[in-house]
Amino acid sequence: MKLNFNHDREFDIIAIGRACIDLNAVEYNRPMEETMTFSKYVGGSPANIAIGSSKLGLKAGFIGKLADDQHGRFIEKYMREIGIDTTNFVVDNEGHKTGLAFTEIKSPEECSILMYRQDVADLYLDPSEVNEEYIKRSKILLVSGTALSKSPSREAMLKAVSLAKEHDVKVIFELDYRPYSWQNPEETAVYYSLVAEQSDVVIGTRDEYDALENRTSEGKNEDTVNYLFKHSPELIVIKHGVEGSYAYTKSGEIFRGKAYKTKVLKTFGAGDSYASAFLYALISGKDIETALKYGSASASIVVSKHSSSEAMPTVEEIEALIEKNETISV
Ligand SMILES: Nc1ncnc2c1ncn2[C@@H]1O[C@H](COP(=O)(O)OP(=O)(O)O)[C@@H](O)[C@H]1O
Ligand SMILES: O=C(O)C[C@@H](O)[C@H](O)C(=O)COP(=O)(O)O
Repeated sequence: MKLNFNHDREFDIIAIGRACIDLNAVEYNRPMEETMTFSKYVGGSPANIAIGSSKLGLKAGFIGKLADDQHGRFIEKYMREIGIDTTNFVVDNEGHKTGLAFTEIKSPEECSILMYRQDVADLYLDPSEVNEEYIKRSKILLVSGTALSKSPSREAMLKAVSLAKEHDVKVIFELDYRPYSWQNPEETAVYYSLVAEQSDVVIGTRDEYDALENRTSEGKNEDTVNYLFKHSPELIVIKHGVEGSYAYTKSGEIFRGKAYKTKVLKTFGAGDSYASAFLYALISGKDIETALKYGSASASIVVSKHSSSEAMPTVEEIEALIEKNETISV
């Protein structure tokens, strides 16, 4: 099965949600308490996905709210210079700050993120700042789950989803679940299921689908797809870390993508690089099995590097890794 996009659209992908700062530990293999220096990168899951898409040659745009400060200006400039259309960034004029993510790399298996996200500008995106004319110029609207965690950003997302549906723009929902952004699991499940049920494609880890279904123990992929296929989704991707990922189609096909062997430096960034290359492949007309390979190869490259955004690979790097065919059998 292949996904059909509106090929007359100027943008391949418009992402909506947060564009923030990652501060990644320079001295790794040690706890944060002992880390003295950090490198600055653009971060935030949807921004990373837009950057990854742009590096792969897609025409990407972004809708979001930036702080009126040095970090906000750094983010806008970085994204613009990488080729992303930044005209639909709104600058906050109420003193809200840029979200920061400090990353700790204790070992390749033990990484964590310390987020500073109190009163961050991105969650103040207002529905009135979501432009219908802009959304209808794209093949895809990429919605990040964290942007649903608070109003007014939550309503801005719901408006964007409804405009996308009205104008035949495919809605891709990246669950991007960050527990600390939410009041409680019931709230998450309400908004996650609301948007997932309206999306064309849903991408997330098994844990994230458990949050969507408000489960306390691990659910079964079969139950998840049976539920979501009663609604709009035509393609559901469920990721299982190093064990790889599965894609399910509404017509009943199941595909497995295996992870590629690599020298892992840190595990974060995998999901965003996976999403950008998976979507690149689908937009380029490749079949789902091939798209899983692109996503997995891209993730494998990014986990071997220091950042999530700057490290996003080129098509050539991804294809070279797929060609080597050194997958992980778990
Ligand atoms: N240690 C690893 N080595 C190689 N590839 C990996 C590794 N961990 C994850 N990946 C790849 O990244 C994809 C996404 O990772 P996962 O951890 O499931 O998502 P997320 O980063 O969103 O939590 C996986 O499906 C796999 O292809
Ligand atoms: O999404 C964020 O706000 C932080 C990211 O920029 C960070 O690089 C990260 O956590 C990415 O992880 P992923 O979700 O595993 O791709």
